[in-house]
Amino acid sequence: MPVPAPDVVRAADAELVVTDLARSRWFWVDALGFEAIEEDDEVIYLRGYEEFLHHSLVLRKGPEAGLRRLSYRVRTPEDVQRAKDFFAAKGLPTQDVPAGTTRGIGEAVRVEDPFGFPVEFFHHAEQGPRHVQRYDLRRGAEPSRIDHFNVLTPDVQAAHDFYAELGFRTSETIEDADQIYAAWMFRKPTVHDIAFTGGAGPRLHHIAFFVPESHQILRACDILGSTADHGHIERGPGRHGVSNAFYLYLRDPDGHRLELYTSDYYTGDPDHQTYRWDVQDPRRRDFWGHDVVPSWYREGSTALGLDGAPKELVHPPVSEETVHVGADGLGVVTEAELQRS
Ligand SMILES: O=S(=O)(O)c1ccc(O)c(O)c1
Ligand SMILES: [Fe+2]
Repeated sequence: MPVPAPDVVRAADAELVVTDLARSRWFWVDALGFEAIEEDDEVIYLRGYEEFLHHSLVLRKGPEAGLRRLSYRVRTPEDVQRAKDFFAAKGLPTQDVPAGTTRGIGEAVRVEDPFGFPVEFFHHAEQGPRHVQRYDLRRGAEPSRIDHFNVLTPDVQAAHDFYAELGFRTSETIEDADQIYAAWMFRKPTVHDIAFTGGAGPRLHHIAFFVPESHQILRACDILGSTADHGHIERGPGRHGVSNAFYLYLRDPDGHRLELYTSDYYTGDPDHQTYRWDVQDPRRRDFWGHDVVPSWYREGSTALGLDGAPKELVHPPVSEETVHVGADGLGVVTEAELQRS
């Protein structure tokens, strides 16, 4: 008898380990404008202006930068137990997380998915102050809310199939006749809550935050340029092919990648069709055909296991970067060259 999947509502919270809390606070709060709703010498709880829950990102001080968890909200308290049963039935590690372990979050279950990612499911959450119309508080890029996770994993097909079992639907893919190179999957009625990028993993590729309009993205670039902190700008601004979103990728002081993201599209109808991009289409990752910088394909944040130890990397046999010539501005590079990079 298959164990029913939990009813996942959305990607809701994440926790990153950062090595210099003050420097991280400058980047995420002073420069980008995230709201620090609670903080002490060890941890900062951040949220966007449209968030209704306590927070959506936790920065925790630690000796080595890494991804501690990706957290999904589930619809009912019973779905937390369902999540535990679903993963336990597959022989995957699970951990009960007492209420308040993360401030503002009730009891949760933390698991390692089959690809080594630390994933948490929670229901109860404290409501934070309603700042959606506190325009007097908005600063920097005026981040609205958390939108999605993107992770690097060597077998995108396997990850896609597992999350489909978890009840995620597929909005878009990048593929060719031989394989799928990337997939975007959703529970909330937008393009994605989780995306899988082919590459050595388990590693976090990025966490994306929605901003109201493209001008907040341009303002983030101008702010970082003004303080000569333009080195934090990695890719963009630009228009994605996949998702149609306007985007900007930044790297925080530890190299954690975040995306500022706006104007993707609705996916909530029951017969929503998956849109499949050919890996050779130069507009798939940037609709204007701009190059994807190599670091965007190659770099990510170490995933930490439930024991807090960094997860061993597994490398893919072939990667999009070695297959595609054109928009990525990359000639065909050999895997050996990639391994050396
Ligand atoms: O670069 S892609 O167009 O594939 C893309 C689309 C949506 C995203 O959220 C993303 O990070 C990357
Ligand atoms: Fe993204």
